[in-house]
Amino acid sequence: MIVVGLTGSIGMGKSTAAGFFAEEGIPVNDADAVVHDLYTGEAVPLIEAAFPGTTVNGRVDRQALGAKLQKNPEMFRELEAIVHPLVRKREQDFVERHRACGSDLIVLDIPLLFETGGFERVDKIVVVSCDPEIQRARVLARPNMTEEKFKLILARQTPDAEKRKRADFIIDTGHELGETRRRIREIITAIRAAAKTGT
Ligand SMILES: CC(C)(COP(=O)(O)OP(=O)(O)OC[C@H]1O[C@@H](n2cnc3c(N)ncnc32)[C@H](O)[C@@H]1O)[C@@H](O)C(=O)NCCC(=O)NCCS
Ligand SMILES: Nc1ncnc2c1ncn2[C@@H]1O[C@H](COP(=O)(O)OP(=O)(O)OP(=O)(O)O)[C@@H](O)[C@H]1O
Repeated sequence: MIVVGLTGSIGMGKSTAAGFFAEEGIPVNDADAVVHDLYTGEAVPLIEAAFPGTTVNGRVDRQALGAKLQKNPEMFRELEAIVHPLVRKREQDFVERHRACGSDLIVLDIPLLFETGGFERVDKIVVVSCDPEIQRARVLARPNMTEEKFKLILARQTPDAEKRKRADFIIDTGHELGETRRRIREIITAIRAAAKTGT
């Protein structure tokens, strides 16, 4: 089974690309979706204990937690120490489940692939990327997003240029969606062909 790691900086189009892999029939494990799930269950008591007042009615209030982190970015470390092991466990379960059922190719959508060592657990790395001005426009168009927040997140992520250098495949998302879909089909074909020839 080939394990593909899909990553990209904020707003580069990772979730969109992950959706296109899934449409091609490839099982995708979405780390962000796992975090959303954990924030309505397993992680809630741990986060309430570490960051009092950031959970409401049994779920994490992402805006409240985000605001706290924006004021105290050093707290990211504590949050990540709670969340990342739980995310990792879900990822392991996903990989094992698909290995057991004989899948030939799976995608792990991991926003922090380089930052958290995820690159060591994958066979191929796919990076979504585009012109920084397009990225910026996409991100700043999001509700509740500010220049300050954008800068803070960017500072916590491996720079796009380094991601591109370490990629086996790059998806340039600066074009229309159909082009991204076409590129993803091309990448799937190339990865399967390489697996057959053992390269
Ligand atoms: C701080 C939180 C509450 C803000 O939630 P919000 O819904 O506003 O933003 P969202 O999760 O969509 O993230 C926005 C962007 O920031 C990036 N990001 C999120 N967490 C981190 C982090 N710890 N380090 C770097 N980038 C991050 C995301 O990949 C995305 O590009 C949330 O991001 C969070 O709980 N992060 C910690 C968990 C984590 O590390 N997730 C990343 C993948 S496992
Ligand atoms: N060719 C393209 N490929 C991918 N996304 C595109 C493309 N053209 C426009 N977009 C838009 O760019 C935005 C990218 O958002 P998306 O949520 O996929 O990014 P992301 O990298 O997952 O962000 P985050 O890291 O913040 O979760 C979406 O609104 C998407 O529709």
